[in-house]
Amino acid sequence: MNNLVFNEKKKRDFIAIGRIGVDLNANEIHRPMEETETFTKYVGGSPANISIGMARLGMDTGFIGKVSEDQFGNYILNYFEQDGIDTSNIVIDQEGAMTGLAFTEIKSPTDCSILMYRDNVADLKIDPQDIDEEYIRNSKVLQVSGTALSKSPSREAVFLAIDYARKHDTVVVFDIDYRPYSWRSEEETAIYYSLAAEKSDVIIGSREEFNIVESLTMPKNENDQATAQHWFDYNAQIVVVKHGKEGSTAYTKEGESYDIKPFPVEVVKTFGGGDAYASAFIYGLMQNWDIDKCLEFGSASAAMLVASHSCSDAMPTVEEIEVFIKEKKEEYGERVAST
Ligand SMILES: Nc1ncnc2c1ncn2[C@@H]1O[C@H](COP(=O)(O)OP(=O)(O)OP(=O)(O)O)[C@@H](O)[C@H]1O
Ligand SMILES: O=C(O)C[C@@H](O)[C@H](O)C(=O)CO
Repeated sequence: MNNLVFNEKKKRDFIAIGRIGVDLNANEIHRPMEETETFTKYVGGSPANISIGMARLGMDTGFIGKVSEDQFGNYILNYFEQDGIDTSNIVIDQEGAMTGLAFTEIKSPTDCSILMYRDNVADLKIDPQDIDEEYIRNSKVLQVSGTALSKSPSREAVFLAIDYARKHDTVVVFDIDYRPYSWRSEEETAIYYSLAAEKSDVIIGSREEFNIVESLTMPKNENDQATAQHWFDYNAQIVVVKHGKEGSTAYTKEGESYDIKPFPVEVVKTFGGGDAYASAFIYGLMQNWDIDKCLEFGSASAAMLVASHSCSDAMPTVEEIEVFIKEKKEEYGERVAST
């Protein structure tokens, strides 16, 4: 078991707030973008991917966000509805804002990049007046992705959503989700990320992301335990530090820590693992699993995603993750993901 308490009287399991975009993933992989000729279109945006992941895992999922009044906005809403994700709190922009595009370059299984087109993007125009207190009150979890803090009025809308969540016993999960192109400076990033992290029950991020969040409040720190303790001194109950293909560690406020290695897979692209990881890890917490089982589930889902061409489309079901883990243990032994 874990020590997080989810209010079972709430009708919805999970809502996220923030970025929904469109991924255009290169079909001609292992070559630079300049030589790419065709792309496959997927729904994208880290919090959108995490929400799709939660819905695929059978959780009652909703979303708070803003999309463009065009074919891409329609595409996103249709995709969410096909996955059973509630879209009642997704606003359609009326002022010509655009849906962000993420062009991905897959030069090799270890050398990938994302070219972001996010000028005048709708998701950062979500406004405090679009935040419904009852919608948040009725959800067990509110998941916040850090990029939504990069510009007003999205920034203020997110902090209002977090305050509603804390007022109504809704668990706040903060996925740091640092995307440099969204910010003017690391100092600005640290100010708003640390304000959000201080209010969060679960914080998930890479070592590099935590270094940025903590840069104004902690001396240069590479110590995961010190990072975890820093946030336990605020409201955090669980802190997860990810180290890419080196694995990840979860820390609990009770002083426990659990390491896990990635599952071995043939990697297609380096990104997307974090979103699958977050959805499957949060799913495990909500099943009241032990932390090590939550880590295994998250790590397995993440491995499945880095072995796939897409992010959203490839988000797996519970059964698919269970089969993946079973097959990897049969092939590599029971301790395949153990450190
Ligand atoms: N090469 C790999 N093989 C297997 N699993 C991997 C690999 N790389 C990453 N993962 C899994 O994905 C998890 C998250 O990866 P990473 O630390 O890169 O997160 P991230 O940068 O937030 O991901 P994203 O690109 O989705 O934002 C890792 O903790 C690991 O479990
Ligand atoms: O998060 C983004 O905006 C890019 C995503 O759409 C992309 O799928 C990815 O990098 C997943 O983390």
